[in-house]
Amino acid sequence: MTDSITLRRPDDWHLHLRDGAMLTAVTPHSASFGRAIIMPNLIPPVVTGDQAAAYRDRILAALPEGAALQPQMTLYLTDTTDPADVVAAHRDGIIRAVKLYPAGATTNSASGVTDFDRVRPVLEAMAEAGIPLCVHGEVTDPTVDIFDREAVFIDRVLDPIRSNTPGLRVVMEHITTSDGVDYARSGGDDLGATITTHHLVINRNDILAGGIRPHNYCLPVAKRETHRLALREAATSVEGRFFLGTDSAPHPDRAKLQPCGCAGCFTAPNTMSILAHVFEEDAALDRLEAFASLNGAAFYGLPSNEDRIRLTRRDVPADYPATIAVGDETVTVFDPGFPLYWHLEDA
Ligand SMILES: NC(=O)N[C@@H](CC(=O)O)C(=O)O
Ligand SMILES: [Zn+2]
Ligand SMILES: [Zn+2]
Repeated sequence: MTDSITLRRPDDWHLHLRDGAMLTAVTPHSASFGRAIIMPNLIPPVVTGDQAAAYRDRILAALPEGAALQPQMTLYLTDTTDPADVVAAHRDGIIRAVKLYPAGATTNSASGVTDFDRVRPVLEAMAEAGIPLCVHGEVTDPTVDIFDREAVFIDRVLDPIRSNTPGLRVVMEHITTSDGVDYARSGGDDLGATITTHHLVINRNDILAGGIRPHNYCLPVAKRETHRLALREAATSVEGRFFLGTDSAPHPDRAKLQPCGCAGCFTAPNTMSILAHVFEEDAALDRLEAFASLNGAAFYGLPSNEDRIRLTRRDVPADYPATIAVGDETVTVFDPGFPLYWHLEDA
């Protein structure tokens, strides 16, 4: 049995680091990734190049000495985003991508896009400048069942945007369905898709069967088992269009354990151990590097990281904390439901 693997340093192409005390507490847990696309859904959101530059400085200040992480900033697209500011922030190396949240689709998305026609000039400028659009792909129409919102978004919103904006590079963020996998496969080199760690592990039973488990509640919500298996097949396929975006999304337990709890799984601390377990289970350990370290960089037109990390399979499970402290609050670390024998060596 393989008991040690090395890979090029992985990147996380979808990460929430938050701000303030939460930023200070969670950022070190992502320090051994190479690059990470930083989500802009702060309160208030990161909407201008100046705000993105200031946020990047706060992230860098929260990183431990010697950390590998290089934050890749994004702007939060709103109905009033100025195309010139987006293009200038990209040209000046401040941002790597722009994030589209349909208004009301997920955590802190109230300022998101309400009318896709209004952002057409921004999307056209992005296509022209080669700036990728990262998309939270769920419709917000209350008449659409929450388990169907990704598939309906693809038909009603994503496909029309892509047809109307030739050349726009799009990342389908955190896909959760076989519909997402199929649609990603229908595109060319201009279409990619991130897959989270937790959506490779849980299905909707893990949220709802045998008692409600708020720590497994995220958006898009985990779907039925056939969809999870489609994501596993895609992630382990080596196809360049699929790559890791953990969507590690910490919330204080106080905010998750509520009659109306918020969405997000905090996977930064144990992601690489979980992924090694998942890929080993699918006899695909040799494909973990493509998913976690190569495909995303290639999509973003960046070189893969030169240095490497090592994962070692030991007899004793890795000892991850169940929670981390943020001031006098706690944030629960995602529990995959199985022991993690793959240890990430000091990286
Ligand atoms: N994924 C989540 O469930 N939550 C994310 C937002 C998002 O990525 O949609 C968050 O910011 O908490
Ligand atoms: Zn999202
Ligand atoms: Zn997210």
